[in-house]
Amino acid sequence: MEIVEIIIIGSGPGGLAAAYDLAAKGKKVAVVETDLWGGTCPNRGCDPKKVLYGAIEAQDNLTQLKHHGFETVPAINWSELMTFKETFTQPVSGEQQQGLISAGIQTIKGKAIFKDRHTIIVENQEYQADQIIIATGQRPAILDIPGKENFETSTDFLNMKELPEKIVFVGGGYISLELANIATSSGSEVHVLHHNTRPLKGFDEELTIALIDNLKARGIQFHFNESAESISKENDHYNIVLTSKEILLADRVFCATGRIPNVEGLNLEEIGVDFTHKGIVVNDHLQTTVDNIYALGDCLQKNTPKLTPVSSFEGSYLAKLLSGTLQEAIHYPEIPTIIFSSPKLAQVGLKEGEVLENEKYEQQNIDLSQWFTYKHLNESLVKAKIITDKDTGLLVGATVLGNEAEQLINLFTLMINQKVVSDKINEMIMLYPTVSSDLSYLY
Ligand SMILES: Cc1cc2nc3c(=O)[nH]c(=O)nc-3n(C[C@H](O)[C@H](O)[C@H](O)COP(=O)(O)OP(=O)(O)OC[C@H]3O[C@@H](n4cnc5c(N)ncnc54)[C@H](O)[C@@H]3O)c2cc1C
Ligand SMILES: NC(=O)c1ccc[n+]([C@@H]2O[C@H](COP(=O)([O-])OP(=O)(O)OC[C@H]3O[C@@H](n4cnc5c(N)ncnc54)[C@H](O)[C@@H]3O)[C@@H](O)[C@H]2O)c1
Repeated sequence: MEIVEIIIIGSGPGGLAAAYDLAAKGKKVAVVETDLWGGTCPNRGCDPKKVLYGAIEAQDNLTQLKHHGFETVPAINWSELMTFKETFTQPVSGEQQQGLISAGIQTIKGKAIFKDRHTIIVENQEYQADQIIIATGQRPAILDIPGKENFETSTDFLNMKELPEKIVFVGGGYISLELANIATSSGSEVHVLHHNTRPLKGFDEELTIALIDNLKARGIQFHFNESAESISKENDHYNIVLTSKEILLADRVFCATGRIPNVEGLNLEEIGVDFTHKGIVVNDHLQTTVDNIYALGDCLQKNTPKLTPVSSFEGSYLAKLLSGTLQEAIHYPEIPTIIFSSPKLAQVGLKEGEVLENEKYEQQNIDLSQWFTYKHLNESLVKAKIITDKDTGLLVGATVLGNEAEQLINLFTLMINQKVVSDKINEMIMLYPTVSSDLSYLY
């Protein structure tokens, strides 16, 4: 039996944030990982996706400037792009494990199973700790339909050696729209099936429709009120029967209908940790129903967005709580979110549907396409909705559709969280001409 102060199950961004911060505070920590060190984000999520997306962004910029300085737009070379992506993903697991070891954190390889509230078993070896943090993340949900074994997931997409001629994505959420855009821009024929008429339902409806229209113009074929009823393999392709009984033929079919928490197989029911199909139940201190066991990140039942910076935030919070430097309940700042497609759609704080009836707020709808920042790159689809509290003048929410949406929304996030009033913006001198210097035109 090995004994440490704190065991963390899962080495994703959440688990690692907790591990490093706790070790820095002098705690004896061990991290258990059953798969790749570093978890979803750097191995099969945000980072490889952003490497592929970087090429699409470059191509988009050139497409906008076709006949304005560029005669042609180069095609994406998928295998070269994948080789480039692998220079990022291949070293991740080894480097992440080495980083933990160098920080004095014990690394344990294998699947953790609880024996009791202080003991886990990994590969027949028992480990004991005063406190245990569950940070096991999520995995893709697979629709339970005939032929479901033919489904692939985002992980398979991000490892595709060759670009298929024809691809079907089931689901119209973050993953589907980001990967469908990468595939269509790289030359595939892409179909997206969505079971109602409102994809990206957490985002502003009007700007989502503008995004979908743009993605349609780029070649993605959307099938609304449709899902996959069955999939069968025939020779070198798949037949996908849709809800309407239409049959689509494709070389690969990806299920992107959401993700489910990794909670089964931990023996949680035996030790009294409550969970549902949505994840582990925690209180406002991220404490489970067993008082020495905590949980964080994607595996939580909570309604917080399932994003890398949210998991890391919760990891850092738990490190402060468990090292005694903080006792308060967790308090989240406004959390921004983004779809990395063409163009980007990002938002923070309140959005249109939440303020329409409320006299307290006013909303500006702005077409930014004629602003120099966008016009000099010949970018034609740039829109923003900005919501302000009438009494205080404080920004309370914003949605932006455009190539610079990430920069603008990050600035807005800072302004909302720090309660920056418009006068303060005009007291600053920013680099010109940039997205940041545009802020003074908004006020
Ligand atoms: C395709 C894709 C793109 C994404 N893009 C973005 C993005 O652009 N921006 C963003 O913010 N977020 C993005 N996300 C979400 C982001 O990856 C997750 O929110 C983040 O990784 C969650 O971190 P986590 O630590 O909670 O869990 P994870 O990163 O999932 O880590 C959990 C770890 O626990 C391990 N584990 C599970 N069970 C056990 C066990 N019993 N024993 C030991 N180890 C176990 C797993 O192997 C895994 O390594 C994306 C996700 C996907 C799939
Ligand atoms: N840029 C980012 O930050 C980013 C990128 C990718 C993933 N993520 C994270 O990963 C999570 C999972 O992404 P996701 O795209 O798998 O889930 P999601 O919940 O965003 O989207 C799934 C979509 O599939 C639809 N759907 C469900 N069942 C269906 C069916 N039977 N047929 C057709 N459509 C169906 C849902 O209505 C939903 O719109 C996200 O919620 C997010 O937290 C974040």
